[in-house]
Amino acid sequence: MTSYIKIPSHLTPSDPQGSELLARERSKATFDVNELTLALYGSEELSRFKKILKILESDPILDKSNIYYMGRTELFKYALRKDKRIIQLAATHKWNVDEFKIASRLVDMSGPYSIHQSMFLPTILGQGTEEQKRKFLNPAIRHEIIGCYAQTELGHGSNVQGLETTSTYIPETDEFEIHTPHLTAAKWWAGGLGRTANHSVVMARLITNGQDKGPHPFIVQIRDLTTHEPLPGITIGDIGPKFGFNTTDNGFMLFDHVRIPRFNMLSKFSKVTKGTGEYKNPPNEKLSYGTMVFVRSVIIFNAGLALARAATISVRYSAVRRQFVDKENPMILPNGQVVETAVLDYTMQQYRLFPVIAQAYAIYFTGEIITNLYKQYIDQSSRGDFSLLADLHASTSGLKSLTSDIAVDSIEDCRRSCGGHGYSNFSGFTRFYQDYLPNTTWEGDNYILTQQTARYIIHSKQQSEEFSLRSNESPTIFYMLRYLSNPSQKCTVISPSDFKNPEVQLAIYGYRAAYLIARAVDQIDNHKKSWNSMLVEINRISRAHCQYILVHNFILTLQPQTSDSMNEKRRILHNSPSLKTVLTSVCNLFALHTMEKNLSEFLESGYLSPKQSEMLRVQISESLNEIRPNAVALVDAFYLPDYLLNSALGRYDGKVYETMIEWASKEPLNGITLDINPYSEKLFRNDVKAKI
Ligand SMILES: CCCCCCCC/C=C\CCCCCCCCCCCCCC(=O)SCCNC(=O)CCNC(=O)[C@H](O)C(C)(C)COP(=O)(O)OP(=O)(O)OC[C@H]1O[C@@H](n2cnc3c(N)ncnc32)[C@H](O)[C@@H]1OP(=O)(O)O
Ligand SMILES: Cc1cc2nc3c(=O)[nH]c(=O)nc-3n(C[C@H](O)[C@H](O)[C@H](O)COP(=O)(O)OP(=O)(O)OC[C@H]3O[C@@H](n4cnc5c(N)ncnc54)[C@H](O)[C@@H]3O)c2cc1C
Repeated sequence: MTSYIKIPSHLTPSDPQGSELLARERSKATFDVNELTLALYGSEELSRFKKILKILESDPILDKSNIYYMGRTELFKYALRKDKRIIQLAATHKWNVDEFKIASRLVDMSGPYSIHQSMFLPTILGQGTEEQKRKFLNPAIRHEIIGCYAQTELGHGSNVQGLETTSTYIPETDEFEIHTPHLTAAKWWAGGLGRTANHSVVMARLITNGQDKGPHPFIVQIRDLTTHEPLPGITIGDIGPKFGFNTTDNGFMLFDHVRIPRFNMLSKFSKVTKGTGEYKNPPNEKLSYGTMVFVRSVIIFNAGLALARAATISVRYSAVRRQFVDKENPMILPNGQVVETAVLDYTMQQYRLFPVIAQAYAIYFTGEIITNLYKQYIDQSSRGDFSLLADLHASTSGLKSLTSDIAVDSIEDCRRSCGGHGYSNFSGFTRFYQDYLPNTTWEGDNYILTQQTARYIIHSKQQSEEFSLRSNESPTIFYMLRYLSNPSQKCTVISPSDFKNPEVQLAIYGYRAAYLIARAVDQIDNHKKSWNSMLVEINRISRAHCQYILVHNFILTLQPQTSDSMNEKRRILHNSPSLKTVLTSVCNLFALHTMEKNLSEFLESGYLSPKQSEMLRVQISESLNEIRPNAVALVDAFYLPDYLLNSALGRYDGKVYETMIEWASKEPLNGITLDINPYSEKLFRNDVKAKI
């Protein structure tokens, strides 16, 4: 890349150098970073990760050095090139799906093919018959056809039952006719639709024999495979500039009585019979919503990675950035020189950043558990057993909502913790934050999804017989019986360190969730409160329940397990006392900081007293002290390479200032000739001049 300004090469940052500061931090760690990285990823995934990183870093098409200076059209073209390149590399190196996912994660840019991979393929895989998979899935895996997922409409997104696009069965020709009856039925937002896709999953109301069977998925070819023009009867366009996600062409689409073969209705679960139009019900009505459950589970896992990334940038930068001299405890170099204090040493900065490290670990572990639960569901459902679905839907909905909310808030907190440089694109936060933001909206708006979780729990509580039955089976609501059976219990904490006891933490979280649930049920059942009037409480229930799950899963991960049930990752963790010690501090911080942020609910239930809440704060401060020497090592353990971070502030080597000035010198604005004379007319075109 061209440098437009020559920077005098003899200048270096004042001592101590960033690399020296980070090296000092790393030397303070009480555990082996490589060991923790292995415990997070496992040796197989880590070696794949390293192998793929090497390939991507050295590929000129996947070079990221230019992207901070690009406008939308240029960025979109770059994203298309990089999407194509990953597919070519996947073919050359024979990557499997997991390796493909690692590459996409490292290249880190949504693109025109992203929804093809994240929604189009999984929908056919999850909802298509074997014959349909042969016809659509195989060419789609080879990227011979490119698809998108068109569910949301201009007038409806959250309310899937309210979708207006129709798909009417025509027995005479054995076809469906897809139609957009109103402007509000225009498909809107589908990623990849605007300029790229030639096929789409279209969610449309199935009408057969005059009966409306509600939304179902159909495969529709939307563009000509040779000319790439929209097919007759179909109008398509890009929806225009967005808050972020501008590397993807989100599109709109209108249908004017477009015919598709009956074969194109994805029919693994429900079918329409040839000629008679008879409708065969699915074994569970909501199976056509299956892709959403899958993507929500991925969003939970991704929230952990997003937090790890934000924490890595801000913690490393805070170790390098120095402001003021802390007179009571000055930073002294080995040569005796007193220098400004690293901002990471200010307790306020620690209080802002260390909980983000803790959130990243907590959500990472729950993400793994949910991914496994999803796999278990897929396994069982392939044998016709859908019993896990209701619980999986409830927990993925609430956790998707909670974890993406946490991530969005914390990414912004981390950005702000980097001061002015956090506002520069070179921080690595700008596009990262903008592109992360829609996770709170897509795949179900976060407020709407909490209603799904709370309703499942409230129903369970209302049908108490079924509740006790379900609570034995359900991995997510078993705690409630224990606390509901004895509502006058009190928290046993008598000194701050008692808060470190996992049993105490679980009891506090469990009691608060159970209390909120019981109160809401009382309002609904005995005071006849409407659902709408209870929405704020309902949101609280889902959050309380999901916070319980996060704390519970973190504690579970750290508890000794029988060696049989342990995989390689857990074995590494459990065989290393130093890892367990540091992660226990992280787990405590997560549990206690989250408690403090929601303190009013814990106090209100009467379980925790104001005196205990004072002790809670003392213990949080103690946990921050425990984490301080390990802060940089804890983020290093996430193993997020510079190639992914693309951040001047979060570089592994700490060369923050050298990179800032080098990247600034490449700003193209520095290279253009400008006429700054306010009276010059050169700026105006002749046609404009004629009008003034
Ligand atoms: C080698 C190379 C090959 C390449 C291979 C590449 C591989 C890469 C593979 C994977 C990569 C994955 C990467 C993923 C990345 C993630 C990025 C994501 C990008 C996402 C982009 C965005 C896309 C979208 O946004 S699509 C649109 C999403 N829209 C929504 O989410 C709408 C939200 N609304 C709803 O879901 C529903 O309307 C509702 C749930 C709010 C309400 O539904 P409803 O009205 O129909 O129902 P009720 O509330 O009345 O409930 C009735 C009953 O049903 C239960 N229910 C509801 N939903 C579900 C469900 N989904 N599952 C199960 N059960 C459900 C509900 O609980 C009720 O139950 P009762 O018992 O109470 O009756
Ligand atoms: C970047 C991006 C990419 C997307 N990609 C795709 C895609 O590929 N395919 C696709 O089909 N869709 C896609 N979407 C659409 C997305 O799934 C929807 O925007 C999302 O589901 C929210 O629906 P909505 O826009 O209708 O919001 P609305 O439901 O209109 O929400 C507006 C507000 O009303 C509130 N609200 C609505 N109903 C209730 C209620 N019952 N109770 C309480 N509050 C309520 C919500 O909380 C929200 O605050 C994408 C969206 C974005 C932003």
